[in-house]
Amino acid sequence: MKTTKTFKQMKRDGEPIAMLTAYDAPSARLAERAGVDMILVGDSLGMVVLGYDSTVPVSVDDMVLHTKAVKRGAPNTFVVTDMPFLTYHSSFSETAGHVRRLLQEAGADAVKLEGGADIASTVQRLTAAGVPVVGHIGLTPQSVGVLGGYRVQGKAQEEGEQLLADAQALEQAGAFAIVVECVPKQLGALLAKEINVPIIGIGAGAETDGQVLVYHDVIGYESERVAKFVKQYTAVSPIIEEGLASYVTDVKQRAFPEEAHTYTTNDTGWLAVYGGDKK
Ligand SMILES: Nc1nc(=O)c2c([nH]1)NC[C@@H]1CN(c3ccc(C(=O)N[C@@H](CCC(=O)O)C(=O)O)cc3)CN21
Ligand SMILES: CC(C)C(=O)C(=O)O
Ligand SMILES: [Mg+2]
Repeated sequence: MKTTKTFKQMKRDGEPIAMLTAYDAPSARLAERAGVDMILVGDSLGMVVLGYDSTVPVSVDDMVLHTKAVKRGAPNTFVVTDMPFLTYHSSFSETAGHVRRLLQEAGADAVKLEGGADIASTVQRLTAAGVPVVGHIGLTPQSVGVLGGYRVQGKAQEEGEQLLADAQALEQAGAFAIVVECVPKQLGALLAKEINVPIIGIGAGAETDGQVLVYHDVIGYESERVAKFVKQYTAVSPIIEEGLASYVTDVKQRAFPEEAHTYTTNDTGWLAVYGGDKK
C-alpha cells in the first residue's frame, strides 16, 4: 500500500497523485481497481449520499460507518477520512477521541481537517501523537455559512498571501499533504512550488501535485448541478434510471420474474387440497 512517504516521493518525482472520494464498499472497490492513489471518505458524504444541503450535519458516527465500508472495499488503498464540522475545535482530548475512532475503529489511514494557521496547533499535536494529517484550505465547505456560499477563494493578493501562509503553517505543523479547493490556477501553481508537501487540488488548476474530485461528480451520478472544476467522465444516472424503469415495467406486465429467476419443487401433490399447483 502507498504511504505518506510514497506521496511525498511522488511530488518530488513530479508524478501526479490521483485522489477520489468514495463512501461505500463497491465504489471503493472500483476506485482501487481503477488505480486511484488515495481515497477520501469526504464529508461531502452528507450532500451526495445522505441528502443534506451542506456538510455541516455530518457526524463522526457517519464517517466511522462509511470509512469502515470503504476500507472493506479497498483494503489496499490509502484512505483519508474527513473530520466533520466542529469536531476538532474544542479540547485536544475531544479531538483525539474522534480521531481515535476514525483510525482505530474505522481503519482510516489519515484524517483531513479544514483550516490553515488557525488549526496548525491541532495538526501539530495530532502529528506528534502519530496521526497522519491532511490539511484543507481555500474553499472550506464546513465554513459555507461564514463564507456566504461556495465561492472561489484567494483571487486578491491579501487572500492569496493568507492562503500561502496557511499552507506554510500546515506544512510546518506536520501535515503530509494539503487539499486546496476552488482557487485561481496561479495560486494553485504557487502553492505547489512553494510548499514541500503534496498540494492536491480541486478547482486549483493543472499545476498542483495531484487532483481530487467527488466520486458522484466523476461518474455523473445524480450530480447535475456541479462546480466549474468538475469533469464528468461518464453519465451513469440515465443508465441507472433506464434499468430501474424497465424493472418497474416488467413487474407491472408480469414479464419479471422469468423461469430463470424462480424456484420449483417436485412435491406438489399436497397442493391439490388448495386447488392445485397452478403451473
Ligand atoms: N457533488 C459535490 N462535489 C463537490 O466537489 C463538493 C460537494 N458535492 N459537497 C461538498 C463540497 C461543496 N463543494 C463545492 C460546491 C459548489 C461549488 C461551486 O459551485 N462553485 C462555483 C464558484 C463560482 C465563483 O465563485 O466564481 C462554481 O461555479 O464553480 C464549489 C465547491 C465542493 N464539495
Ligand atoms: C471535496 C473534497 C476535497 C472533500 O473535502 C469532500 O469530498 O468532502
Ligand atoms: Mg470535505
